Order: sequence, then C-alpha cells, then structure tokens
Amino acid sequence: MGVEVVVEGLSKSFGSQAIWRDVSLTLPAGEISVLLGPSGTGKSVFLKSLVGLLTPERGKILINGVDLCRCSESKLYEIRKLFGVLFQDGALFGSMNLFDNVAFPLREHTRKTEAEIRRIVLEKMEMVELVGAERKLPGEISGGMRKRAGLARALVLDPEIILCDEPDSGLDPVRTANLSQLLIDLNAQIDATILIVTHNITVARTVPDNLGMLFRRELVMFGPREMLLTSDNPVVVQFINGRRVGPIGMSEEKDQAAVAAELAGHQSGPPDEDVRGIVPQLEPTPGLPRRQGALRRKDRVMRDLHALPAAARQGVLDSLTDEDRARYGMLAGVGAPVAPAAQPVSAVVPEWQPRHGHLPAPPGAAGPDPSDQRPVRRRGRWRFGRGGGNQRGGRSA
Ligand SMILES: Nc1ncnc2c1ncn2[C@@H]1O[C@H](COP(=O)(O)OP(=O)(O)OP(=O)(O)O)[C@@H](O)[C@H]1O
Repeated sequence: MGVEVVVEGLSKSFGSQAIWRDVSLTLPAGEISVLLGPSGTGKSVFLKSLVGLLTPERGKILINGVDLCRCSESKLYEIRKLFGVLFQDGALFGSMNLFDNVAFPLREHTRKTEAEIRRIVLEKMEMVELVGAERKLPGEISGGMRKRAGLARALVLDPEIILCDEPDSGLDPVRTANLSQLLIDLNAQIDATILIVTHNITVARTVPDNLGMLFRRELVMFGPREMLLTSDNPVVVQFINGRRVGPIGMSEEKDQAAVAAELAGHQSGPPDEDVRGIVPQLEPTPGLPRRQGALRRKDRVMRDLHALPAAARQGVLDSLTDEDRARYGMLAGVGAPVAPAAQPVSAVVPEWQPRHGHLPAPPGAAGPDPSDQRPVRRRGRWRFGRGGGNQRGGRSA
C-alpha cells in the first residue's frame, strides 16, 4: 500500500518572491489527490518540494515519520526511492529508445541482472500499453505515448507515491480520458498514493478522491472531492468553470478593485454554464480489483461526514450505493425503510452519524484507515487533519 504524506505549515520562496506559505495537507495513503491552481501558483514547485528536489524554508513534509526538510542526505535518498515522478514533458532521454529510458532507474539504482530488468520493463510497458514500442525513440512517438513511457519509467522502482505533473498537457480529450483511466487502473493494481497536478477540469472532476487548490500563495482548500466540487468559493467557481470574471486574472491575480468592477458590471452573452457538482468518479476497468484507497476513503469520509460543509455532505450521501447504505447501517435505528433510490439519503437521515467508532471493513479491504484522518477547518479552510481533537488551530464542525 502507498504511504501517507503529511505536509505541515510549508512555505517556499525564491529570494524575495514568496511562492506559497503555510501549506498544510495530508495525502492519504493509497488515495488519488489532485492539486489545481492557476498558472504560476507554484504547483510544480510543490511537487518538487515533496520529492526533495527543492527545500522549503519553513514547515515539514513527513513520510514514514521522517521530515524530508530536515533529514540527512542518506535518509532523503532512501525516502526518494518511495517516489515515482512523471514530469510535465515525460523527461525522456532523446537519444535512448523507450526500453532503455524505462530501464534507466533500474540500471542506476539497483543491481538487478539484465534479465530481471527486461522482465520489469516489459511488465511496466504492458501496464501503460506500450508493448511493441520498446525500440522507438521519444522523437518518433506521439505526445500521449511519451507520457505513458514517462509513467512506465516512474513505475519501475515500484513506487509507493506517484507524482504526476500535468500528465494531460498537450493531449487531446480522448488521450486524456485514456490516461485518466490508466491512472485509476494503476491505483487499483498497486494501491499507491498518487498526487496529480493538472489544469484539466474533467480530470479533476472524475479522477481524484481528494481535491485541492492553490491561489495567491495559499492553499485555498484541500479535502474530499465533494468539498471542492460543490464549493461556493469565488476562486474555485471561476477556475472550475473557466470564467474570465472573478478573482483570477491574466497575471494570476487581480487587484480587489478590478474584481469589484467586474462583478458590478455586466457580461455579454448568455450566463456562463456552471459545471460544479459531483459527477461519478471513474471506476477501474472491469476485471481489475476494486480500489482499496477509494474504499478506505469512503469509510473516512462517512466517519467524518458531520465535519463537511452541507453541500459536500449532501453530495457524499447522494453518491452512496445500496451496498454502501447497508454497510454503514444507515437506516437501522431510525425505524425508516431504506430510502428510495431517487430520494437523497440525507432527506431521510439528515444528520446521520456512524453508530460505531469503527466501521466494518469493506469487502476485501484491510479495515478502517488507521491514520484517522479527517477534514478540519483551519483559518477558514478545510483540510485533512490528524485524528483526535488536539490538532493545531482546533476543529469546528
Ligand atoms: N528554481 C527556481 N528558481 C526561481 N524561481 C522559480 C524556480 N522554479 C519555479 N520558480 C518560480 O516559481 C513560480 C511558480 O512556478 P511553478 O512552475 O511551480 O508554477 P505552476 O503553478 O506549476 O505553473 P504552471 O501551471 O504554468 O505549470 C514561478 O513564478 C516560477 O518562475
């Protein structure tokens, strides 16, 4: 299973340029998270910080109890082996064929024989559907194939954490949909913790378990996907709908006067479409195992449902299947029949709370998430915190 990544109060600047400050979030083990944000808000800098390529000046990045920002070089080297990174452009060596590109980390960081390397490389190339293209050079293949080759290379050391920097950039909508499915399938097969940086709203709506957004040097929000997808935050609303009017401007941010003038003014044409709302998350391809991360997430979100904003809570409840409702014992004890499919569960049990401290394990799952993560409100923002009521900044539901 992938490992949890805990980020606490992280701040990064280059000289006098603050990139972001006081970023706190947790990437839950084995779940998929997406980080959104306008161009230039420091998403790539965040990924590079997570893998130890950049050093933030304040805060912590905790992995298996080790703080990456403070640990020794040898410890950092060891922790880095947990990561697989898919860089924006695939970062392939142009003079090496795909086989050698994918084999590179194995030849550099392990003492495996060429026969073992060949077996691993072909296995990963099969996972990303590149079998048959081993002898091609990066310059001879499409952008989508280059991304998949980059992903195969990120997988060869069996990472527990996978970071993907704009895996969809430069891809057409069909290739992007294929890549989204590939990431879901990959997560189902290896249960790795995955963080994706993207601008693609369809990816953000359909792939992750958790969603966050950076803007104006701060983490605006991070938590279960339902939170951001139903948010009324003007930055989120503008970004998700790709609108011109709102706090986000050409130069990343507008001044307050410009925003007020726009909002007071008028827009020509029909009102903008609002694509907010919860759409079904992608499921693994039939035949693959269920995503254990998704099952663990559901337990966690259900356990902490009361801590979510009302719209997100409703979204979670509406997306439960009959199997989920039975599993969480939702209607037992209230004397009501099971809600008809068309009726939101929350209409029947508006303030449902789990009856037990520990939820039953889903079929085939390892059991409740021991990390006891929950979204908490800190300085007006919702984030994952750690269990108990003693987290920094307190907790309000
Ligand atoms: N090594 C560096 N030295 C100095 N400044 C840097 C460095 N790396 C990034 N920056 C600056 O940090 C800011 C954030 O860059 P970053 O690439 O992380 O943004 P981003 O959100 O990923 O943008 P995009 O969505 O366009 O890829 C930019 O102003 C960039 O110039």
